[in-house]
Amino acid sequence: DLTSDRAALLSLRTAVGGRTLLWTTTQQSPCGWAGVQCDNAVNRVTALHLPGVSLSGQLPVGIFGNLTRLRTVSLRFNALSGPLPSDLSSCVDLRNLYLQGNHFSGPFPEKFFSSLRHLVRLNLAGNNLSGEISNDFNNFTRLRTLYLENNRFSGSLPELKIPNLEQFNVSFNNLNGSVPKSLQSKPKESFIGNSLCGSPLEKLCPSKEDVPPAVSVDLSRNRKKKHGLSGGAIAGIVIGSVLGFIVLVLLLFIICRKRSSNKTTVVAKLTDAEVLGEKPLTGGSNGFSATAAASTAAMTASSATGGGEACAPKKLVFFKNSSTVFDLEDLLRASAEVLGKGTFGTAYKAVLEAGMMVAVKRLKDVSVSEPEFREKIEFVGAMDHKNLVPLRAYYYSKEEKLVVCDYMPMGSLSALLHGNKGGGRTPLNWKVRSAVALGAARGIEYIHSHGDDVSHGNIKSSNVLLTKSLDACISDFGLAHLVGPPSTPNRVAGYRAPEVTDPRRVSHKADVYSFGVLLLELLTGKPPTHALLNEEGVDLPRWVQSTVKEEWTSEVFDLELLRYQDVEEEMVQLLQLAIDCAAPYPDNRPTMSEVTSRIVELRGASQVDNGLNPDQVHGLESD
Ligand SMILES: Nc1ncnc2c1ncn2[C@@H]1O[C@H](COP(=O)(O)OP(=O)(O)OP(=O)(O)O)[C@@H](O)[C@H]1O
Repeated sequence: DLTSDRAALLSLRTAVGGRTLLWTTTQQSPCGWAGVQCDNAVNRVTALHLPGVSLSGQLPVGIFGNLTRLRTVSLRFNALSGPLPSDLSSCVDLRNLYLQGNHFSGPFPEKFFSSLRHLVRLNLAGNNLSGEISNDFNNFTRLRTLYLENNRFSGSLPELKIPNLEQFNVSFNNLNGSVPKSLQSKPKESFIGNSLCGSPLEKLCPSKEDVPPAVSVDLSRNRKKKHGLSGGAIAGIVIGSVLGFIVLVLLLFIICRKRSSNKTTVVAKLTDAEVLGEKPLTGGSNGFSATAAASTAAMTASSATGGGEACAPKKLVFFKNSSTVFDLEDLLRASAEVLGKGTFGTAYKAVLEAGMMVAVKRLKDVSVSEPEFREKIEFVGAMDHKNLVPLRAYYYSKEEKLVVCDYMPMGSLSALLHGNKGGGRTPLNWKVRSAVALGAARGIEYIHSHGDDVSHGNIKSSNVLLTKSLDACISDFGLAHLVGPPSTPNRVAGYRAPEVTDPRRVSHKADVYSFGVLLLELLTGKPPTHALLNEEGVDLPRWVQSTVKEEWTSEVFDLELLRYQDVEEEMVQLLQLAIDCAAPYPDNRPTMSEVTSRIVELRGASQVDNGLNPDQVHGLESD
């Protein structure tokens, strides 16, 4: 009954921990616990969805022996090890077993094949399982999916006469022999990485009885070749080695020259300073002071040569909506710390002597001319909205281009959701997440209100920064138009709309797509570059869509969110909006103003504005 189901789940939690530790054990019924589903009619636990939640260790025997009404077990992408639990065979109703991406080892347990006769989907890929893939799989007459790739299965493949088997993969094991007839219609990729032969693989199977004579001759020739190298081969190897050596010497020469020329530039100083890293540093040895020193050098140089007539004077230029409360000298004296490296350069936090904190971005690879730079940055600097990170000033010289904006004390949404080098994840409750979604949407809507050709172009969770009161502000707006194409294009790949081929040619609709991915990230807690997605070779929107289609909507949501059952309807509505935004065809995506009104609507009239205080960021812990 439900009491023994509950006890079994608690033993699971004790044994493998992970984010099951968030379960509120004061609740008598386990049915509200994240990842646990019950069937009210029979009052039993019927599904366990705990993918990618850091479970680790062995599954002790006794857990599945009690959870006998399970139909779905999904413990994919954890760090579970040891043998597959032998009492899985008690779950005779089991339809779906997803254990891929763990460290399970050893052979299939006894009775595995005789008991689990209802299995429809079996995915054990990416473990260390061994033993043979036996004839017993034919017991699973309803099987549609059989994924066993990336394990250590050995021996030959049996004939599998399973009528509805659609998805099949045994690649990258230690299998040998020929591909049986019943599996020859499967794609070649399902078998590669083994010593298998025969169709659909290109490798023919040698057969003792009827090897045609021509083939025997070939084989013997090959064998002969192995004994010694021909003159031609020896000459090839000698020439290859000499060429390789010359290339190596040339490379070393180029690297040495580069190093010695760099030594005289400030860039070298900066690189050293950046290695010093995150600790606040004072004095001339820190990264930012080095930058500023470069700026001063540039300033001196330009005033010495009289500067260009067309160019404005080399000083910190403040935007109209900012008061001039510090100057370049103050920035020079500020203590600074590297916040991180982005596509457009390095960001620093600078603490001015008056205690004021600003973020300074040192832009690299600025590709536009000085007048164009000034015109574009002035345009961006004139923007003023509650949900945009306020720009304060900029600096332009031949050597240095700096942009100064407000420092956002709560950091980025990405750091809160996924943790960063300084700390782990911060539990964010539904109220915070939906407020962040709304704030970010309003920021983007404001940018779009400046015209059809004004888009952000780089919407992602590290560009959504939070104020002390957890208002979301969009950052990095306009920088994409100032710099050359990013040297690391993949950084935004997970957010980029499919139609965008040149990252500088962006559109409102492409921003909407990126925002959709950001919403999915907020809801699932998974970054668009999550290992689970890479393993499955899909992007976040496609993963969510396929999971929703299989009616596992609850598996999509971040476990932390599943605690708030009273807002499930709102969550599902936001999920739908996210999917609409990430539609493959730009014309099918809503506009940003439609997006904001839908978020306002789904959050309900009670939650006007953000109305949060910083303590609510820890809302989950206080529960
Ligand atoms: N104004 C700011 N206040 C606080 N942190 C900031 C500020 N601006 C940037 N950061 C943080 O500094 C780091 C580097 O930011 P940056 O914008 O340079 O790169 P990014 O967002 O990682 O990538 P990209 O350049 O593609 O936007 C990020 O972690 C970002 O969250």
